[in-house]
Amino acid sequence: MKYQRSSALFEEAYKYIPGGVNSPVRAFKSVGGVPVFMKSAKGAYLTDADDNTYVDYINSWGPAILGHTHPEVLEELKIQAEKGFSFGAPTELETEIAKFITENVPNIDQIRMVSSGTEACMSAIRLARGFTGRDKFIKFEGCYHGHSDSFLIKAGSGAATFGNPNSPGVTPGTAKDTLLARYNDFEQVEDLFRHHQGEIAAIIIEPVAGNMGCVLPENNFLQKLRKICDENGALLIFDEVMTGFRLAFGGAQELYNVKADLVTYGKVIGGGLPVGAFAGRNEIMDHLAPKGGVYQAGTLSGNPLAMRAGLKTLQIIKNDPEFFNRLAKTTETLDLEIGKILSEKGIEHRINRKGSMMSVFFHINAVSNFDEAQNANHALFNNFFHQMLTNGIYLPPSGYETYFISDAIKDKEIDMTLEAVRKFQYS
Ligand SMILES: Cc1ncc(COP(=O)(O)O)c(CN[C@@H](CN)CCC(=O)O)c1O
Repeated sequence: MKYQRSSALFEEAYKYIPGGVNSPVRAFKSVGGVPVFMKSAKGAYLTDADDNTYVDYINSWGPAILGHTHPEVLEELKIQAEKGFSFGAPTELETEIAKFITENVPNIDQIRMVSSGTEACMSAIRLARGFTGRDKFIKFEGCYHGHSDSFLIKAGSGAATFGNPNSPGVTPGTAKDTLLARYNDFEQVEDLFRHHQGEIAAIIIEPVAGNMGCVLPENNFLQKLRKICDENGALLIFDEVMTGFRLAFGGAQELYNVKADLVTYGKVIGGGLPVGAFAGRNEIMDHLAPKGGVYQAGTLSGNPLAMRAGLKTLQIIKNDPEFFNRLAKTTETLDLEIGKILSEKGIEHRINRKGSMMSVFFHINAVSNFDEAQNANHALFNNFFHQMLTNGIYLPPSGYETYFISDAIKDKEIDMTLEAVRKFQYS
């Protein structure tokens, strides 16, 4: 692989864009080296500025679940664009996608569209606070809900104390209302409710975590969170920005048969265009402006191009009864075959997988929370990442990310991926 053009583009970008990128993870800081600049994508493949091609396991961090530039989505997007890009007024199309989602996902009556997952999650927290009249909420270490101040918090000193800012610019005043617990540690959640009785508006969780690598809920963790929220009058918020319409059509709510009070979405529901959403039952959503007092707004919320791309993507998925089984089977094959090769090489590893989400941890122990994810061998992952890249396989450039399998990954791409793993040499 040659990267001259990407290197030159990165140098130029660095002059005008902070760190040369519009989102930090793209800069390859975690894995080192120069980020690859992409210029086109089709199906399972990306093409970079030097005309190298890659099998893509990021898929725009989830949206391209059908594969890139799906012809039917592209066709409908062209037709929609001819009608106008954005009106700043209600459109029938917004009702059509809202109806489609609320009729096909359990336990949600209304949905509000926004333009990013961050907006969706920050709005869901505000709505939960407005609905309950309480200030605090619980999040889990290693879960990412976007870059709103309340989420950029790291664990405080004691298990039951509030968090500390995890970024300059986040104030202690904000941090004090965010409580932290370890993923899969129900005792810590019980402690927090005991220490902060009557103060906790909500728990927000990635029902299958993807932002510390793929980490799954264990020992009925989600069911226990549902119960403790009911016992304490707090709302359970599932952040399904990643898992929504990826794990099942009804997302993690369907897969784990756990009803959340609010659910956030993003990524897949925009088909690759900017989108986010939050949804819930009427009793809660009716508190949202302009019907209720909880304010939330957005110039491009419900943008017709994003709605058209998202609705067509969801319709294609819905009309294919084998879609999720096929994705899960592809992911299972990758898991088992990659695992076999790494074992033959004598490389300690753990592969966590759920549906079409998976990640490889170079770790001898199971990875059930962020501490254990941090203890994995990230230097070895970085080496693995670059060798896979050189061999035409584009993995997420961090050991703290899940892979996003698309329906465009077929036997040929699996074989290419396994061939690259076989070539992996480590010292
Ligand atoms: C579960 C979950 N909730 C919320 C968000 C934030 O969504 P955005 O604001 O980036 O659209 C995300 C964003 N995911 C990252 C990938 N780890 C986006 C990639 C990036 O930050 O560039 C998410 O995974």
